[in-house]
Amino acid sequence: MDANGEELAPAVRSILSAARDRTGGGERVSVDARSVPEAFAAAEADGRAPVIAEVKPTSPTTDGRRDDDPVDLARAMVDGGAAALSVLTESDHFGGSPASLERIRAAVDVPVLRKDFILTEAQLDVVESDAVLLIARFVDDLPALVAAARERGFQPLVEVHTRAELDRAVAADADLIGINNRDLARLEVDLDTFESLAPSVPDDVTLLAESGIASTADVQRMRSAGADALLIGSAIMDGDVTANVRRLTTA
Ligand SMILES: O=P(O)(O)OC[C@@H](O)[C@@H](O)c1c[nH]c2ccccc12
Repeated sequence: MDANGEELAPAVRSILSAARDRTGGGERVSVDARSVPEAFAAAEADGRAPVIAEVKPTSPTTDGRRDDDPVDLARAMVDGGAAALSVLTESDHFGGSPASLERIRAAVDVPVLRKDFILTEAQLDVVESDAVLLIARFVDDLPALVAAARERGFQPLVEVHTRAELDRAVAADADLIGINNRDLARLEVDLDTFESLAPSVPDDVTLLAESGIASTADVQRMRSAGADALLIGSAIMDGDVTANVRRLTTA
C-alpha cells in the first residue's frame, strides 16, 4: 500500500524499494540552470510543439532495451527539434545513470530534466541537471523537497496523477507541473487523465502532459486540452529518434 491506500504494481514497488536504498548525498549540487519555460517559448516561436524527448533505454513497460550511446540518442533528438531532454538516471529498472546525464548535458545546449525516483533531499546531490522530477505520490514532504531543489538551482517538475496530488503540488508552490497519464498502480495509460485534471491547474503554471503520447493526434489532443508541452519517451525511443521527434513536434 502507498499513501493513496492503493496497491502499487509490483514493478513500481520494486522501483521504490531500490530508490529507498540509494543514499545520494555527494557534494551539495549548485547548478546554473538552463530555463525550461524559455526553451518551450523558443520552440513555440519557431513553430514547433514544445517536446521534452526522453532518453529511456528500457522500462518496466518496454520490451527489450536500446543500447545505443545515450549521447548519440540525445543529439539526434535535439536535431529533430526537441525543446528539452529528459534523461533517466535510474539504473535498476530503466537502464539509465547519472553519468549518462552528465555526458548528455555537456553535449547539448537544451535544458535537461533528471528523471528518477527522488525521495530525499540527499538524493538531489547526485548530478547537475536543469530540472528534477519530483513525484507527488512518493514524496512525503513535497514543499520541503521543492524548496531544497530550488536552493540548488534546479527547476522542480512536480508530477501528479490525481486531483489530490495536483492540490498538493500547487500548495507546494510548484510552477512546473506534469500530469502523468500513466497510473502507477496498474501501469496503464489513459489520456483522459490529462483532460480531466488540466482545467483545475492554475494559469500561471507551466503544464506538461506526460506518458502515452504516441501520435500526432495525441499531441494535438493534449495541446487542445491545455498542455504547454509534452513529455514523450517510448514513441521517440522506438525507431529513428530524429524522425520521431520531427514528426511529433510538427503535429
Ligand atoms: O514512454 P512514455 O509513455 O512516452 O512516457 C514518458 C514519461 O512520461 C515516463 O517515462 C514517465 C513518467 N513519469 C515517470 C517517472 C519515472 C520514470 C519514468 C516516468
